[in-house]
Amino acid sequence: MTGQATPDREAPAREAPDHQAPVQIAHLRKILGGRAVLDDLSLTLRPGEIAALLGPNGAGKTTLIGCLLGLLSPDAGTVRLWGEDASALRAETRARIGFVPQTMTGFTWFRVGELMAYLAQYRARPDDIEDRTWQEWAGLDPNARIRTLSGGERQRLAIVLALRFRPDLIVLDEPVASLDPQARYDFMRLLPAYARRTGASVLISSHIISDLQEISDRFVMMRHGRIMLDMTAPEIASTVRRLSAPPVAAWGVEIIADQGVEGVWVRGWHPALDDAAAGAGHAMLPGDVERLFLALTR
Ligand SMILES: Nc1ncnc2c1ncn2[C@@H]1O[C@H](COP(=O)(O)OP(=O)(O)OP(=O)(O)O)[C@@H](O)[C@H]1O
Repeated sequence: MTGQATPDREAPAREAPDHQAPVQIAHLRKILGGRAVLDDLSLTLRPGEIAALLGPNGAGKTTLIGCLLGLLSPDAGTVRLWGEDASALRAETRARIGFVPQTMTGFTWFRVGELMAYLAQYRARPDDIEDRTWQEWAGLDPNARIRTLSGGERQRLAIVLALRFRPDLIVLDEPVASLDPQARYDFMRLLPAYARRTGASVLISSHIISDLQEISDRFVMMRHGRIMLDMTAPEIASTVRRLSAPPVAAWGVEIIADQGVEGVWVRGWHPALDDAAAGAGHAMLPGDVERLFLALTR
């Protein structure tokens, strides 16, 4: 025996850095204005995964994204990108991230083409295919002054600026709210195609759940700074049910939202329970992302 103290037995376990995971957040806490805006939040994103970040206004989505990008420092917990601390990323790692903010401010005196050239000085060369694809989609006049662009046109520009460098991780904070229906429709097809083509991971927050339903592998639902639910689309479809009455204890399912007369949401469902539920006179509806979100965040 060396007589050395046992290292930190009482301290909460620190997750080992995962160098394959584009995002690895563990027990994140962020205090703003004297209250915990994010609380004990853990989330890991795998390569190639498209994760939808859902939450009502004020849930903490933008704050989470701020911590992810190293713009806000955690009050507790860790935020890592490919195993590196988000607040101290190497320049090469930072260059692997594309960020589309909720609103694009600044750079208003530039022309579109000038801003693209200016920002390209600080990054590797834009990827030819991505540059062409996204510029075609955006359809912006390179000579237009940014201050003269409409809100939707600025949003298109923000998307081009993030994606033309072929990032391995794309973080989008409510990117489509100001896009017209055609641009939004096309974007929602181009984005998953991009992820498939490049193997990039995507974290996208939006209030338009129907859009996200079509493209997302995973749904992360937040409320009051916490993650209420983090499941894949097939998991929701197969293991979440809305029952017309509370479940029988012996079924071993977990109640995740009780909407009274509108029903009780449970998870942990499996096909063997179908007969039992029918026998007990329970009407059952399969899990649906939008209704589940509404039930969890009411
Ligand atoms: N600098 C700040 N000081 C105090 N409170 C803040 C600050 N920034 C954000 N908050 C609060 O933190 C909470 C989460 O804000 P956040 O912008 O992360 O929410 P959100 O989920 O992105 O909302 P939305 O859908 O409306 O964009 C809100 O209640 C907000 O008022």
